Amino acid sequence: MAELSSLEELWWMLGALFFFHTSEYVLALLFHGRGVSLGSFLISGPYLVALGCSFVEHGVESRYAPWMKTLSPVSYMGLAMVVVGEFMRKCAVVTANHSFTHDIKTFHRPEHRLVTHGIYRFFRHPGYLGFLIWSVGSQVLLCNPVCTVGYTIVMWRFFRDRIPYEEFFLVQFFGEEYQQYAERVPSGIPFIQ
Ligand SMILES: C[S@@+](CC[C@H](N)C(=O)[O-])C[C@H]1O[C@@H](n2cnc3c(N)ncnc32)[C@H](O)[C@@H]1O
Repeated sequence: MAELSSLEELWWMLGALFFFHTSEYVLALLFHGRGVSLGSFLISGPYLVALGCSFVEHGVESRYAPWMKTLSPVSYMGLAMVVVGEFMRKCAVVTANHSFTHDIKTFHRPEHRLVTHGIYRFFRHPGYLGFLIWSVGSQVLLCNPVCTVGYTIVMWRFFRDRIPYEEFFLVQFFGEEYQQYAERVPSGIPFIQ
């Protein structure tokens, strides 16, 4: 297997970022039409800060500890995580179709149906699980130990707070049917019921 240089890791990262954000927006346009906002690129202030940290870490370590950036098996593992996470995320978006919105809906729209088939048979939050694997994988790809740990903690805490909020409304919309679904299918995010 060819060795990945620190520059090649960066190029892979930029490619992964471009594909992820563009495809999120394009799929939102496809399923929800022209009313979709630029927010569907999923680029926020805190996200840019996190991204900045990862590039700073990569730059500093490339400069002062270049050996850390030539761990090709680690980079390839990160790349595999990025591909798996992306695939899982897009499976969720396509399966949930009109029911998948980037914001959490607090009112029941007529086209919003409960989705329990496809990848939702295995996880209640496959889109979040895919995003978690993708984002942590991006840091493994860059061989960034600090950001790998940081991203894992920040993302996990984000989903720990977001999932109960989202599910509160899903129970309002779908009642008993959602409760039974939640009892038999795990969230998908480790240590979150
Ligand atoms: C960003 S999407 C995330 C969906 C899901 N949490 C996931 O990780 O795949 C958020 C929207 O999906 C809706 N949603 C989440 N799970 C759903 C399900 N099983 N069926 C229908 N809609 C769902 C929520 O009501 C919310 O408006």
